[in-house]
Amino acid sequence: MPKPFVAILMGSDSDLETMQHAVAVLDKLGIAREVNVLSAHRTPDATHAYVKDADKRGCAAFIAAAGMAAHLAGTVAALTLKPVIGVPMKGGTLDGLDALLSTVQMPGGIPVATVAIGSAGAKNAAWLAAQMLALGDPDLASRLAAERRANAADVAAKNEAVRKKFGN
Ligand SMILES: Nc1c(C(=O)O)ncn1[C@@H]1O[C@H](COP(=O)(O)O)[C@@H](O)[C@H]1O
Repeated sequence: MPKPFVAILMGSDSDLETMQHAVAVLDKLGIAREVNVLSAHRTPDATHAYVKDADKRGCAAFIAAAGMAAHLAGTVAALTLKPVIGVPMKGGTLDGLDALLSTVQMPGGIPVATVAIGSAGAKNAAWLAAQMLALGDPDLASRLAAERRANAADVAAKNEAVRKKFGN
């Protein structure tokens, strides 16, 4: 069995700064990943070849990021039965709203799990991919549970500080 990994694709290297946030989350969790610049519009044959090959090599989930006329995630979803998470990139005249709608409005039967625009979405795409992998990986599930506990402790500490400040 090949080791499962997450494939991160982005339509342009101009998306890389934002998508580094997804890479950072996967790395923190010790999840194997590949990162590629591939465009449904500019490099359609290479996109097709990569998705088919990654699928065979044990890719467990794809994260596809694109801005403006964002067709990359939908194209990837058309080529695989693995889950595809779409990340709309900020930018262009409409600042990401165009990418959000292009990514989320998929025809029935070819879903793209679409997250928020920009770096918040990039991070959540990685967390969501991690949760998908955790379905078959109890160790990873424990690491995710520990992250949730750490988040809760962090918020509780902040709440304590706010309560102190307002004397309640
Ligand atoms: N939407 C797509 C696709 C695609 O959907 O295949 N390929 C590139 N792009 C997007 O075009 C924007 C501008 O790209 P450039 O910065 O290279 O001009 C990027 O956000 C990219 O994701």
